[in-house]
Amino acid sequence: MSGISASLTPPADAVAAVRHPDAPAPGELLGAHYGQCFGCGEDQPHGLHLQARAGEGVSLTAEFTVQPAHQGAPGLAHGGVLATALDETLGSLNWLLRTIAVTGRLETDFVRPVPVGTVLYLEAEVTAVAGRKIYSRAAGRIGGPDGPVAIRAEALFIEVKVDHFVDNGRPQEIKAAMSDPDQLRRARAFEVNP
Ligand SMILES: CCCCCCCCCCCC(=O)SCCNC(=O)CCNC(=O)[C@H](O)C(C)(C)COP(=O)(O)OP(=O)(O)OC[C@H]1O[C@@H](n2cnc3c(N)ncnc32)[C@H](O)[C@@H]1OP(=O)(O)O
Repeated sequence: MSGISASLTPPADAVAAVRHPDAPAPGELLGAHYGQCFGCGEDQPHGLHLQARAGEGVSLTAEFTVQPAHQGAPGLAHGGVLATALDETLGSLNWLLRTIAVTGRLETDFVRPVPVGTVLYLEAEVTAVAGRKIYSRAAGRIGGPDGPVAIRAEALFIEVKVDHFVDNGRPQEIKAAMSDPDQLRRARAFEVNP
């Protein structure tokens, strides 16, 4: 049985999420939001290299292949790695809203074990928005869109300003990111009403 906590239930005044007019078209790859990101970064050798693709409305799909470095038990994916895949997938939804947001709460159900070598196919959608709070859910299936569900999550993301990262990140990485034209381009893609 899945018991979702009260803070993941949208309040009565929550509204439907609105896809940003400049969001990538359905089917388009979103690309990494930061090259060194453990979830999606193409320059992060230890990461998941998860790739997300825009869906209809405020939804998306994503894939990642479980590598030997992602093991917990022999031959099986570590639960924390699977939670990371859900977190990254859910976080990517904010790209479609053009909103910068961080995970406040993430509740995960682990439904079946995920062997190394599995292509995990994830689907996610924003279910509601209330002020700075973005409610979303995701599921991960083994092998493809028709595979059995292995993991599920519900989450609450909180909108933040870009200063959240500048003020809290280690200075050397912030400095490097701010002097990288590719990173600035990615950050600008998130900016709404700058
Ligand atoms: C450049 C592009 C890069 C883009 C980069 C994108 C990176 C994505 C990476 C993947 C996603 C991640 O892993 S992000 C990394 C993991 N997450 C984090 O590090 C976040 C750490 N936490 C924080 O910094 C903070 O707690 C915040 C920002 C989440 C919230 O602090 P705050 O801004 O002061 O907000 P606060 O007033 O407390 O709360 C606002 C509302 O949200 C609710 N709320 C806040 N936290 C929670 C919570 N944990 N559970 C339930 N509800 C919560 C409050 O009750 C309140 O509701 P009400 O009173 O209004 O009703």
